[in-house]
Amino acid sequence: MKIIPVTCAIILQDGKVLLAQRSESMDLPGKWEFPGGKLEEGEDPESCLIREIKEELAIDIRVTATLTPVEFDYPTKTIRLLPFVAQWIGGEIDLAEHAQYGWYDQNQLFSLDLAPADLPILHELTEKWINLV
Ligand SMILES: Nc1nc2c([nH]c(=O)n2[C@H]2C[C@H](O)[C@@H](COP(=O)(O)OP(=O)(O)OP(=O)(O)O)O2)c(=O)[nH]1
Repeated sequence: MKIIPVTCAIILQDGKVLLAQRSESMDLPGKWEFPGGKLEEGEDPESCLIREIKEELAIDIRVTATLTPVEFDYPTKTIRLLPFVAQWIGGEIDLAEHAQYGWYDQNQLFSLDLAPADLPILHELTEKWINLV
């Protein structure tokens, strides 16, 4: 099966990370995730992420680090999730697709109902939290 590359943004600010909840009209409705989206043909991952965050949250970000990609098999597809740590550099958050978003500290993260592909990213993020936040 084809592996679908998906970028996602770990946006950090004031010791917290932004997570967004997928809406009923999206895949994995109700699941929380790091916002982002699928790579388009010929697009590099960082440009994809900047585009997706602008489309979905209406803000500008700057990438500051990368974390380890995660491959995950869903029943109907396999994705390769490419995580980037990022800074919010401009604009105001205005959700285009997600149901809601929030800022969470290290202790609150694991209480969310996350997309399962994001769990390894969450573990890596909490391990490296002190250095990244
Ligand atoms: N954006 C994002 N998608 C994730 C995460 N974790 C996870 O399993 N996914 C899944 C959900 C979707 O099946 C797929 C990404 O699709 P998407 O719907 O966000 O991408 P897109 O905006 O380009 O979608 P579309 O053009 O097909 O509507 O990856 C995550 O942290 N962020």
